Amino acid sequence: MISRLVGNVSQKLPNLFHRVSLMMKPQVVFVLGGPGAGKGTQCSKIVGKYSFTHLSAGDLLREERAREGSEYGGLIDTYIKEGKIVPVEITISLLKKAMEDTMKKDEQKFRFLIDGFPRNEDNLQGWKKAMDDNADVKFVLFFDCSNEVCINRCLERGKNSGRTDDNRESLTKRIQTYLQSTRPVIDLYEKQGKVRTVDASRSVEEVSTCSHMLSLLLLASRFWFKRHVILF
Ligand SMILES: Nc1ccn([C@@H]2O[C@H](COP(=O)(O)OP(=O)(O)OP(=O)(O)O)[C@@H](O)[C@H]2O)c(=O)n1
Ligand SMILES: Nc1nc2c(ncn2[C@@H]2O[C@H](COP(=O)(O)OP(=O)(O)O)[C@@H](O)[C@H]2O)c(=O)[nH]1
Ligand SMILES: [Mg+2]
Repeated sequence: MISRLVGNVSQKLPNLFHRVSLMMKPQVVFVLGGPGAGKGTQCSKIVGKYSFTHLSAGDLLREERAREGSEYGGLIDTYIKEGKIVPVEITISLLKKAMEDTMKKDEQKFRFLIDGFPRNEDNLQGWKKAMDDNADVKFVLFFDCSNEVCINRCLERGKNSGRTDDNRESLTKRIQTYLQSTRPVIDLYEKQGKVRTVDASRSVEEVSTCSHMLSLLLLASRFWFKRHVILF
């Protein structure tokens, strides 16, 4: 009787193991701040030091706009020029795909800096719906500086960036969008105790060596991990 039972279980075990898979759960830092606050610049520096993958929502949208045959290219172009926030269904599908592609290539790349997201309530709700169960948001890295500094940096960047929105007209709208739509998202995370603020008005070097920021990221890159159990 017992040997029959053991026989049955052992026959089923390989099948069971075949159907259970362990996967690292994506660990996310959202990077927010005004246009030109230095999100992209500082993320590139962080990636060089710690084990994070940098995903910029704006870059992903610009790539999608440029992709031949994209059904959303025209819509994205209009939103970017107007400094408005693209509907989240588009942005989240690009982010999700980029995260999945990264982790498929290398399972150890499960720590992400997501720059320029969530930018408004729609972004936030879209993330909750699609990603809340699939990823952990550890904290929000907030690059804080005045609107005047932001505008001047973007105008300076606009001399070489070739970006369609680094001009005074688009910038006025982007600052407005930032104040009206993004600040409330940051305030919401602040209430949850999840915002880590960095003074972004200093030089690139000073910001990138800010010990407060570096210790947060060092901790994050060494100690965060969690495994998902996936049943097929
Ligand atoms: N979640 C996001 C992020 C970006 N964008 C669009 O992409 C533009 C550029 O975003 P980004 O590359 O993040 O610009 P930055 O100069 O880095 O910063 P910002 O507004 O903060 O412009 C935004 O104005 C917006 O039109 C969007 O719709 N939704
Ligand atoms: N003084 C200073 N300038 C910065 C800093 N980070 C970026 N910049 C400059 O500001 C411009 C905008 O930076 P970017 O990283 O594109 O900002 P983002 O719009 O927040 O992604 C760039 O031209 C940078 O040279 C910083 O920490 N200090
Ligand atoms: Mg940027």
